[in-house]
Amino acid sequence: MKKYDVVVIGSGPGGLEAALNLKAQGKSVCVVALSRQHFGGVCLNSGCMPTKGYLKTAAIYKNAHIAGEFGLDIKPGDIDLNKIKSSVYETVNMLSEGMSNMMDGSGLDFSFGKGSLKSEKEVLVDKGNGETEILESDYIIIATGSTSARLPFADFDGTYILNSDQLLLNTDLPEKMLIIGGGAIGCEFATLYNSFGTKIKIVEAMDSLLPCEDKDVTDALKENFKSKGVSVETGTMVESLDVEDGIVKAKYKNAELVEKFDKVLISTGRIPLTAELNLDAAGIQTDKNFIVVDEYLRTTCENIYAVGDVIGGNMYAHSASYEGRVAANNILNSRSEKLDERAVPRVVFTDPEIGSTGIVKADEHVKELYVPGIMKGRPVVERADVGVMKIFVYKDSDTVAGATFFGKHATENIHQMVMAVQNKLNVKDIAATMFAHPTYAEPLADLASTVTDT
Ligand SMILES: Cc1cc2nc3c(=O)[nH]c(=O)nc-3n(C[C@H](O)[C@H](O)[C@H](O)COP(=O)(O)OP(=O)(O)OC[C@H]3O[C@@H](n4cnc5c(N)ncnc54)[C@H](O)[C@@H]3O)c2cc1C
Ligand SMILES: NC(=O)c1ccc[n+]([C@@H]2O[C@H](COP(=O)([O-])OP(=O)(O)OC[C@H]3O[C@@H](n4cnc5c(N)ncnc54)[C@H](O)[C@@H]3O)[C@@H](O)[C@H]2O)c1
Repeated sequence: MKKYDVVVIGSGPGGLEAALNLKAQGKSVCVVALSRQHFGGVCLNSGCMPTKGYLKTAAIYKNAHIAGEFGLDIKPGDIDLNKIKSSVYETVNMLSEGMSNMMDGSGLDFSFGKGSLKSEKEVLVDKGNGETEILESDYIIIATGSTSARLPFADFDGTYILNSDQLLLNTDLPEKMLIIGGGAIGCEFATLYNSFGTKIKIVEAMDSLLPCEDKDVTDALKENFKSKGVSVETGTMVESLDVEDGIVKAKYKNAELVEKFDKVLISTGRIPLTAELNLDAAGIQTDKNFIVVDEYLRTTCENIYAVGDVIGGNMYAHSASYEGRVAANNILNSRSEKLDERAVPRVVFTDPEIGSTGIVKADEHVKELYVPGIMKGRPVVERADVGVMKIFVYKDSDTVAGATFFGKHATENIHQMVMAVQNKLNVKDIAATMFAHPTYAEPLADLASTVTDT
């Protein structure tokens, strides 16, 4: 039986970051990965990277359509999803190869197969060919990530009713598509397929798209979608989906209406991959299947930590990596680092984009700085959509509590506010900062200067 200081189950951003940090500090580490193709996890293979590749294609196609507004005569051709998919996966495969090479040179050990707990200090790896391996370890980190949630009345068939993994591989451009769930995945795929000419309807159960974000931002997103022909129904649920003769019939809850679509994307959230981990072998508790951890990311078993999507909360690649670093530090320095999530960047790659961080709700402690329509020269000459820019400030100290942007480059510009929240910057320091002209960030100083002593 091989013995390690740490065994990590899962090879996504959370698991790999933890493993690399521990290895750099001299620990012997083995990562259990399903295969080399799973290095980088969902983010690299079926999440962040391919979606952003597709969205870039969509932006180029959209720009070709509006070229006339800029005095250019560019004629966009038809969409060939086969060609686009090849182009997207050419770059994803490059990243995947780079990741594989990096792992070869990392000094980490790998055990390929499905990992589960055999005891508090043993991981069983099922190699899938009847063989198993047992790894003994002082510490274990669980970083097995998540997969698409399904609706109780509709199984994924990969052709008509799809999850995001399946839609990324689709090469058949639908005329009409229903998207159930208006979170980050639903809104990004709506942006993508709308740009390609598909008629989109988004159905969201809560009373706004991206329900955790600021209402002015999500209302602006809804209006922007509508202006592009995307229909958005909030506070609505689908009751049944029936596939008949290559068409999906959707029936809405509390309504007689039955609508027909070529495809349906189900993007109603993610479920953690915990079912096959045999967590009982180490007495690890879960809550709605997510692994319960303390502020040091330790599970209910003393020597086992968990990071990334499998613990829920902020389900982002950068959160998973950060949590991987925190867990590694707590193994190295006997629980010395608490999770600090005050300034997690939350980004959605719609067109225009959304970027938020920290607190985005005014209350008795927090006030909101907002000047509707605030913009300067650059968005005007670039014919960009009018966005939303808000800063949230603690009333007692004028330190920045959070911010939210809806507009071009919002996913980049939000980092200025991430730094402000993380480092407890006073909003008056932002007002006194020189911003370059002409940029999308420059109205920030004007907005910051609207702060009053209340
Ligand atoms: C369509 C889509 C778009 C996204 N876009 C973004 C984005 O733009 N920005 C962003 O920050 N986040 C994005 N995300 C979220 C991001 O991908 C996840 O938050 C991130 O990948 C989570 O990292 P993780 O390490 O926790 O898990 P994962 O990335 O899920 O990695 C876990 C790995 O462990 C493997 N595994 C599972 N069980 C076992 C087992 N028993 N044994 C061995 N291996 C196992 C899995 O196969 C997987 O390879 C997106 C997600 C999706 C689905
Ligand atoms: N740009 C990014 O960083 C990015 C992009 C994509 C995904 N992600 C991450 O992936 C995770 C999963 O994304 P997601 O969009 O699937 O989940 P989500 O939890 O963000 O959104 C799911 C949405 O579906 C709605 N919903 C749930 N059940 C429903 C039903 N029966 N009918 C109608 N609506 C219903 C919810 O109210 C919610 O708004 C998120 O946590 C997100 O952070 C991030």
